[in-house]
Amino acid sequence: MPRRKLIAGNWKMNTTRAEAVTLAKAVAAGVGASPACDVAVIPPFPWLVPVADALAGTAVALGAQDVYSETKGAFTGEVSPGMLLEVGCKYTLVGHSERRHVIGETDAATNQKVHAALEAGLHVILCIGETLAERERNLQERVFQRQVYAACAGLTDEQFARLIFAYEPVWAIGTGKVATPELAQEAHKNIRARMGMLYGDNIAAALPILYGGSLTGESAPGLFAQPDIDGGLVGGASLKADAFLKIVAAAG
Ligand SMILES: O=C[C@H](O)COP(=O)(O)O
Repeated sequence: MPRRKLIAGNWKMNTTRAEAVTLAKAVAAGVGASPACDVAVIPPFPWLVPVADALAGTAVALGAQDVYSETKGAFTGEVSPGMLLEVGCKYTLVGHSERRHVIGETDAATNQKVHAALEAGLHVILCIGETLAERERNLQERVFQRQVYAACAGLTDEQFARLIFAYEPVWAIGTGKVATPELAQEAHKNIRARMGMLYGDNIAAALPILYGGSLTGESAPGLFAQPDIDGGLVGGASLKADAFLKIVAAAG
């Protein structure tokens, strides 16, 4: 069965409440009732509820930028998977490079979050990708292996089937240096092959792998034409409805 593309807009720590609601409404209006791909927006935590209200009855899903690995308790500042579900999230990001490289999140913490989120019923967008220094030393394949093996450790086949991967080369995030379609395709193919070794070819063939890193309406068509690229995780270009909708159109 062909994989359905997903375009997810990660707003990161941007927008006021009013801007978030306006942006969500504009995306939903542009996407229409039955888009040719899945579409999600991922606002900052405080805007999840107003954005959920703005998206009610539309084809655009809601996601969270992070999640904690416990269900409740004395974890000041954290948000549980159940809380995200209760406010209407379908997706959560886990292991975004800014969590790994700015906040210092470990592979082990990523694995615990993946387990907790999947167990609660969320769809997890697991982010992986190499830094510029790792790419320059040709270490990207080792990095993919370390990140995906660690993040997926202990998952059942059924849990793995609810995962989405996002390949985001760190050197391409927010830099304007988008990966070429050929480079991204090679990385996605490699990641899918590794997953085939772990979970079997059928499960690996069904795994959606998004590309992220300076994606725009101009670069999206070439990237989305690649056989192993199943959509995009969009940062900067998701903050303007027109720019984001161009990327959505390229996935149709
Ligand atoms: O989550 C999104 C990615 O980090 C990509 O961000 P960007 O499109 O601003 O490069």
